[in-house]
Amino acid sequence: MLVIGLISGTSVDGIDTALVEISGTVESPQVQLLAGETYPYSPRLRETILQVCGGEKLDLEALASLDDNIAAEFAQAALNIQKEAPKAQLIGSHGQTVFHRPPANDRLGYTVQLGRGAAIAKITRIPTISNFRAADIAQAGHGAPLVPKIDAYLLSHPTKARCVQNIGGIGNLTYLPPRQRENWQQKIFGWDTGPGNVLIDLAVQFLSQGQQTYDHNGQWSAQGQPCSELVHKWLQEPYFQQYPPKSTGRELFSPAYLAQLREDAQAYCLSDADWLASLTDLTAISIAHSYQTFLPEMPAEVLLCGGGARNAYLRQRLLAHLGSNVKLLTTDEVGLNSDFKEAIAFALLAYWRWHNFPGNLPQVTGAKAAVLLGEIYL
Ligand SMILES: Nc1ncnc2c1ncn2[C@@H]1O[C@H](COP(=O)(O)OP(=O)(O)OP(=O)(O)O)[C@@H](O)[C@H]1O
Ligand SMILES: CC(=O)N[C@H]1[C@@H]2OC[C@@H](O2)[C@@H](O)[C@@H]1O[C@H](C)C(=O)O
Repeated sequence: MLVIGLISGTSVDGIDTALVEISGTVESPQVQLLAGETYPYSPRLRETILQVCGGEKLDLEALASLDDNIAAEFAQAALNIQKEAPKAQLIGSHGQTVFHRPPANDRLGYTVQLGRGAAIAKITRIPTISNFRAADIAQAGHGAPLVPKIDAYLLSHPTKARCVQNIGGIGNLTYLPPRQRENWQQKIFGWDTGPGNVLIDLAVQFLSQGQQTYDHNGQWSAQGQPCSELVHKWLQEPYFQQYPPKSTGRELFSPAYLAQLREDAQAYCLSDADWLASLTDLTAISIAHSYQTFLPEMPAEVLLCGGGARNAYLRQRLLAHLGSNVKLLTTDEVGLNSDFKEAIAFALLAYWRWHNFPGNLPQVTGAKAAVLLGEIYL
């Protein structure tokens, strides 16, 4: 089956689009990436989305327009990716997260992904599945991360324990025990580790007065020295200490949060590069701390994906904190494209929904049951 996966993540940089061929069976799928493209948002649309993510008030008329502008761009991405290729039979569209509230003791979570599937189906004339997180949230789950079940099917190893670490805007991990271990599927874990690139990106934009949006290959931060005292103070953030299941977003790791980290640094007389190195080190140590605190064992291999895998300084700090017993690779090195992994995941989640196969892992999201994910628009 030819399926298109679409997602714009928490970096809000554009629409990751994957055209994949899914063969095999529902419980043993084989996935081949035929084409992958990122279609950047226009600067104006990106700015509006970031303002909404930042809590800016929007009346319902403006919300409706934004929802349909995003849907139109997602539909166009789906049309573009198959210009040279045969027509896809199904689209799985994650949409654009603009709000995410994890569940609390006495209330369900709430999450909003814009770019309504009905409009994408109408424009493309291809059945579209969207709103993947809602059913898990209705089961008292976080609705995130959803990728761990995909990782289990595509990236688990017969004899080695692996972690898959996405470093997007937000970071998330999947822990995969060796497949030969008894009941290995029940021992899979996953959660959001905290900031991926979000704090680094916000800091680079602040320091460059909007001229740069990210620290290319980590070159700027590599010129500085992390301030260990500050990084350890920042690591006391309650989210890093919170026991999984857990999920987070730009609501917590926001421009206001970064402003506080800027203020904290004033007492240490750091250069811009030192502050950036400290934020990069915080990102790395928060990931490693998460492993060391919450996993049953350290993995033999960590497979990186997402744009942060290209940040050489971040990788170096991550390796330093994980320890030399852990081998750091990218998912590309084991055969899965690291830039389009999330888009591929939503193609496969759509395929599973189409075949009535549950997509969530309750032990990861905290949901009361495994459920079918996504709403189908024919
Ligand atoms: N060459 C590079 N050097 C350093 N950082 C990079 C590089 N390329 C991409 N990035 C970082 O990766 C980010 C984009 O990553 P990605 O597309 O994986 O995020 P996302 O999918 O939007 O987020 P999420 O996974 O949280 O939904 C950019 O904002 C930038 O910070
Ligand atoms: C609410 C939301 O959009 N969460 C994203 C975000 O980006 C990374 C991390 O936080 C992850 O939990 C999730 O996305 C991936 C695709 C997931 O659900 O697995």
